[in-house]
Amino acid sequence: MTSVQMSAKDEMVEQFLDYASRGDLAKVSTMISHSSQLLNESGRQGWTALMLAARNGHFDVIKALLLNGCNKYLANKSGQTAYDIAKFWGHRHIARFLASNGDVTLPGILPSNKSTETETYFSKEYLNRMSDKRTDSEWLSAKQSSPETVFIVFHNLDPFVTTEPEERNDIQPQLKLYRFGGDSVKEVLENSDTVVVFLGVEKQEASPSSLVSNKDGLIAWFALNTKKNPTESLKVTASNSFFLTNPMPMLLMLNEDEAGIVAEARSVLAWHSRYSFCPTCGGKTKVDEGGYKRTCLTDGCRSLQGIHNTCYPRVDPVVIMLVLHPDGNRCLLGRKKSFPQGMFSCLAGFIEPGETIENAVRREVLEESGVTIGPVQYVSSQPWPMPSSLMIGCFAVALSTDIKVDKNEIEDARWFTRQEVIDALVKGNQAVFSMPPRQAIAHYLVKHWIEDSTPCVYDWVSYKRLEMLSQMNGSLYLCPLEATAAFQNVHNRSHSFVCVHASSLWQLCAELSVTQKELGTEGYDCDCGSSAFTFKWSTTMPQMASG
Ligand SMILES: NC(=O)c1ccc[n+]([C@@H]2O[C@H](COP(=O)([O-])OP(=O)(O)OC[C@H]3O[C@@H](n4cnc5c(N)ncnc54)[C@H](O)[C@@H]3O)[C@@H](O)[C@H]2O)c1
Ligand SMILES: [Mg+2]
Ligand SMILES: [Mg+2]
Ligand SMILES: [Mg+2]
Ligand SMILES: [Zn+2]
Repeated sequence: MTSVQMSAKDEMVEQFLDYASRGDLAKVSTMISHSSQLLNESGRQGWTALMLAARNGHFDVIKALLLNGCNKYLANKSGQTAYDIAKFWGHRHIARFLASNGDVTLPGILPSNKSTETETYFSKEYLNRMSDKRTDSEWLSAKQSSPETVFIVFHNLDPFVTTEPEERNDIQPQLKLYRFGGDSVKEVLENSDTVVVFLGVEKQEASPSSLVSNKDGLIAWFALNTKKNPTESLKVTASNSFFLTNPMPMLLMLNEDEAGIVAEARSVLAWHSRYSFCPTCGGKTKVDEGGYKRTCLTDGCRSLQGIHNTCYPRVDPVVIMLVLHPDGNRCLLGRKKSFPQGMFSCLAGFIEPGETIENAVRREVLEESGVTIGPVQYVSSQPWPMPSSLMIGCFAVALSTDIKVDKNEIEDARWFTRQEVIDALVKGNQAVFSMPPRQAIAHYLVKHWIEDSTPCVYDWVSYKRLEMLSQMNGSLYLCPLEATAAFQNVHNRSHSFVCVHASSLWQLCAELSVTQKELGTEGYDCDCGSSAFTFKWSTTMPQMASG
């Protein structure tokens, strides 16, 4: 090929990219019809026509390019695909289109590489509920007298806990459920006022030896609740142990595994304490099925014919939503009078009978803030055992932006910018408002939204490389919240920090062939609750720079 031919082709590519970038659908279509090879050509920094159209929000050009067979998986020199670019620049409808059209399994407004499984506080399943055993009274009573069985005790729904300082002295002492053996709760079990609930068995692989023996090797857990304070009849050996009054916020101090156990136990026990009489006839009831049923004792009661939901524990579904501004860069948060000063949270409300999750989101947002909602996307859920809610966390995209607050329900609602939200998550009381604690799903939703979007192009490359590195290593964990904040600082040229959790620091050092000292790390309490290290980011770091 001569240099004249080269430049003629280059010129044509340049022209094509320019039309795509400016959104000139007619010119783009004409050029494709003459030379379909243009579709995947790239110019400076590896940008294709699709990427440029995605950058500038030209939906019709994108549709035409894809219809003609353009490859949407190509990445530019920064590793961004057209999807990444559309999302980054806030063209969510285009990102959604690029994600949904074809075989990419990206849900509309969810992050591309994250699983949608719940990771919220109170949601961890430490026990296998083994609901089939609830009707096996022989098995249940054998488990109740087995020496391995664990009992946790509540008094008026407050769990009995103990404080145990962690071995690592950089972490605050945590509250732990006090695990009683059968002998220590004998008297409490004999008390007729005590409600007993079978929670499940510890999750484990059944070992061959336990299968051979008569015993199944399963460690069962039961929860007890009493109205009268049972402290005197309990055998307690630990010195610092007590009933944990004031569930909010004290229950948020348990470790994640135990929070999940308390979510189950407290909800079922709260149901027993509220539904001691038959809701159908007002008669007396008895506890059945390992504490998962109350059966009416009145002959002929309608609740005894067929299956009635009045006999089983109740759950109240609540929608809680992060409302996103149509520009993609702000979110709507509100505050109730009862909130601590300066705190704003996601809007929330009970689902009403005969309502879908999506319609409840639209109705509650409209009622409380006057904002109309278009697409709704489920993100994650959280059991909230005060007493028995199921928080259903969603993203909701606003169609209107004027706010009209319903003063009966909330005190204030405002649009907050991405930067204000990052400040609230990272800087605490130096920010313009404060967030609910990390254990609340409102916090999780907001963090999820922030993590999903890196704030500036300058940092994109570094972030992508670190992300790639963390994916290559599987368990290497770079906290995205910290990374987001750190890259803001890079952008502001103040300093450049990268944060890794303590548990994965050694892996990072191995990857870079440096010692921790050479990295110059500093200990840090990450906002996500982990202890972490920061170090100065340097583009000369060998393996990262080669990405
Ligand atoms: N609003 C928030 O910012 C927020 C944030 C996090 C968690 N939550 C929790 O979400 C739940 C629901 O939020 P909300 O209070 O804003 O709901 P909401 O907006 O539906 O308003 C609450 C009112 O709904 C009525 N209601 C209807 N069904 C109810 C039921 N099953 N139980 C109790 N009241 C019922 C009551 O009159 C109550 O005062 C609450 O438990 C709250 O603690 C709220
Ligand atoms: Mg409401
Ligand atoms: Mg509400
Ligand atoms: Mg409501
Ligand atoms: Zn009845």
